[in-house]
Amino acid sequence: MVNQPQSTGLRGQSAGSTEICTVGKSGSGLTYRGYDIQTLAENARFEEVAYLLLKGALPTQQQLEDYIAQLQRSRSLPSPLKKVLEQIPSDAHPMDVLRTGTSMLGNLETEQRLEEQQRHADRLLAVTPSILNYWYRYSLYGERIETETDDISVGGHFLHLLHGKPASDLHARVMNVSLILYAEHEFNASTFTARVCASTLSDLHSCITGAIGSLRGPLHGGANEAAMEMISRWSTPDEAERRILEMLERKDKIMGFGHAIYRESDPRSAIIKEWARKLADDVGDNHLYAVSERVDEVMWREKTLFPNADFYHASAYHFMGIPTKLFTPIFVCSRLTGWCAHVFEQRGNNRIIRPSADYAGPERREWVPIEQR
Ligand SMILES: CC(=O)SCCNC(=O)CCNC(=O)[C@H](O)C(C)(C)COP(=O)(O)OP(=O)(O)OC[C@H]1O[C@@H](n2cnc3c(N)ncnc32)[C@H](O)[C@@H]1OP(=O)(O)O
Ligand SMILES: O=C([O-])CC(=O)C(=O)O
Repeated sequence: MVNQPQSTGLRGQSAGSTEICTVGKSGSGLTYRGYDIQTLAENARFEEVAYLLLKGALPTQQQLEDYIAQLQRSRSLPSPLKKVLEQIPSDAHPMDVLRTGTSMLGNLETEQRLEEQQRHADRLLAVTPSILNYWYRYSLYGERIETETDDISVGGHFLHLLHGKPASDLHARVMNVSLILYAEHEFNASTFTARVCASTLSDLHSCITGAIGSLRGPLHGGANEAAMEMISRWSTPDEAERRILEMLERKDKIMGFGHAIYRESDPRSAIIKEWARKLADDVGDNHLYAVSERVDEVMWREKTLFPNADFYHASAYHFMGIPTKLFTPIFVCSRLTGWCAHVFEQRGNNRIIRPSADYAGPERREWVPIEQR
């Protein structure tokens, strides 16, 4: 590499307009189609938020009931997809399973016309927990589970498939909040991936498959798993403090902290933190929540860095008995709504996304025949 200027990651540049979401407008705010995240997390069902994002307005009671019933009816997996899932080894990463599952579904239920986009988005929302849990239970225990349940909520349904029994009210409530918090976040890396793909007039499954690949990395959605791996190594807050200071000294990245847009705080963190605390009490946790809080304090004291949406999700999911490698896939089950809404928006006012680059390579030079190199 010759004279490569430091990468800006396109920070601070507008890459288009959107009516779906604002992030960090007043330093820490977050709204979905004008509704504040705190209000949504306190009052809404995730299915209501999905409807808002995908269809543009909050549903009436009847529309919500119809939508929930539609999602409930769309949870079954086609046999060829089950066969593909059964081939994937148990040590695969579940994000790779979702990537393959989404891609395979696109072969079986191909989007043919633009007018079908809503139907395909709703189907993806309904079926993703089935893809994940069918593979998980089959690859680990050899069970071919029934993926249709009576659960009304996506979150309750997810936990039911995972644990083989209906979720407690507390767990279903926390999942509901978590799915709302993760649903949408403007032009983040995975959503931008989906929009770039949509801008070539590609199909919805390709857009979502690409977005899953972008979300997987530890600098984005993968941070909730990385944060869990980190905090689970420490048994006391004092040990956590010592290790974090060592990591900062080595200039390691602390997963679950910092944000590309927010400057003061991530509004999702305080909400999920409170639920993590309630879950810690519920399970009688005697160290993990305290370790998390100490990491939070030290990061603020040493670096003025705050926890992002991923950090307290780690302990919250752990307290609900969710295996760490399913954390980021749950993010997918939620963010699908934001991704699809952005694909629709891109398609509604499209021009192929094709930025320029500042060339930093060598000047023009003479071709050297291979025998002279
Ligand atoms: C749902 C989500 O996707 S939220 C994000 C999840 N990702 C993570 O939690 C991974 C850890 N965090 C990070 O890597 C980063 O904070 C990102 C990727 C989220 C944002 O990256 P950037 O926009 O480049 O960060 P930003 O410009 O604010 O960084 C400022 C400084 O803080 C440092 N910094 C930022 N985050 C962290 C962190 N988590 N740990 C240690 N240092 C950090 C940067 O290295 C940089 O230092 P420098 O100026 O000496 O190079
Ligand atoms: O906005 C971002 O860059 C990352 C993020 O928090 C999200 O996608 O939820």
